[in-house]
Amino acid sequence: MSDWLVTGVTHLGPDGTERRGDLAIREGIVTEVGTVTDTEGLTRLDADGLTVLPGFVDLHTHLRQPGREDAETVCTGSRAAAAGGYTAVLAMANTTPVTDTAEAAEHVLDLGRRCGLTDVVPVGAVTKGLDGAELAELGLMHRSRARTRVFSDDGRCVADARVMRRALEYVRAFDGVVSQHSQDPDLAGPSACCHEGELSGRLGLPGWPPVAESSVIARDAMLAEHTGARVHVAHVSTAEGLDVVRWAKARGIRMTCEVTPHHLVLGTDLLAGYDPVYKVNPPLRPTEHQEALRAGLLDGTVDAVATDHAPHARHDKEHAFVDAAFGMLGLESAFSVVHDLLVRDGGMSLADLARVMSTAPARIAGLDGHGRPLAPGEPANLVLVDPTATVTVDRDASHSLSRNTPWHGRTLTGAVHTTILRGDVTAREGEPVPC
Ligand SMILES: NC(=O)N[C@@H](CC(=O)O)C(=O)O
Ligand SMILES: [Zn+2]
Ligand SMILES: [Zn+2]
Repeated sequence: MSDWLVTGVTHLGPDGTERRGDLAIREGIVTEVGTVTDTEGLTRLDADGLTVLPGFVDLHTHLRQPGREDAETVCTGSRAAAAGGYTAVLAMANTTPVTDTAEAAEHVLDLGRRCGLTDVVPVGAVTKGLDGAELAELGLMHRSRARTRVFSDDGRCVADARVMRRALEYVRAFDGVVSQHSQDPDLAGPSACCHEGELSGRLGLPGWPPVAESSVIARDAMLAEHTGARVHVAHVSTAEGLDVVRWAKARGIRMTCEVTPHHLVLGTDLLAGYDPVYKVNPPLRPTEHQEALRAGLLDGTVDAVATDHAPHARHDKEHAFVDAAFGMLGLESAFSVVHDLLVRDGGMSLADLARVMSTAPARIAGLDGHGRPLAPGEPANLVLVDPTATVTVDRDASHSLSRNTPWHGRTLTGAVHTTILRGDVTAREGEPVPC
């Protein structure tokens, strides 16, 4: 562990205003902010032109280990996370085997600790084997070393209302949360891969109607009200779905939601060339939905930006559109996309970005030590970003094992420079350190 004197760094005051000063970090803890009086033993880290934010927290990452180590491992995904400014990622349970036992959750936790580049927080499955029928070992996972608090069958919807009700009753006891993949399987079947509308008809792709999302969100809102438990809506993609969340929040229901960078920015028009890199679940939506999601981000209806980083091996992705796997990479590009398209161009501030990429996701996941204000005594889980640097996304330079980024070739303004996890530098100039 190193002790750091971070000099000339821009930081955000409690009111969001930018200030410039120095920062001292000792034994993984921020000890001084603004003016540093005790510099003895500190290694200088020149941060002129950089802004410090709380390290990002991703509520929705697929790391593929165990089972699909050809697409990603906990280690390669952690490297991508560190390069993207993340100090914690929640690793989804749809691995092989599924993370549905205490042992499975501890295994993922230990793989993450062994790598050490980001805090890997296992998400527990809601149901055994993601089969939607029988509850997984929710209590045992929570009482394990993994301290699991976020549960999800992501990739599949917990469609059975009785199962969802019981899961919510269970997690309420320890203030856990169920993150729901809101997709009514009867309204949007497993092969639905295109927003249902004129385009799906023209392209001949199976359609996925917005009501398949909004109707599940509405049902879950009422179950959350009934049980008093917390529900989190994963990857909201529709204006209707977001309207239900807004209504639920106004009613005092404990519902939160996340949106992905790709649903904020990429539209259905990209599907015209049948390039499977744009195949994702839920599907890309028309412009009016992106506009609604962006408005929701600004008015606070959307709590968090989450990547839904979904690596896939070439042999699963490079197929005819209907046969290709669903999913896109996201960890390395999220900050630059959100910064370029929403902070530089869209009326969001860096303080808003810190809220949706760090503070709120850390709170939703119940993570101590992440998403904290920059203050003496707080753990040094930080990211230094360069708001003026430009990056051109190159899929072949990715630290992920997979190459399925929809941002390849785009030049974006705003880059992650240095990531710091409990005082250790985990990425420098955008490159992860060896683990
Ligand atoms: N988002 C995706 O398109 N795919 C995810 C599953 C999911 O998030 O639903 C995956 O695991 O590949
Ligand atoms: Zn999902
Ligand atoms: Zn997912």
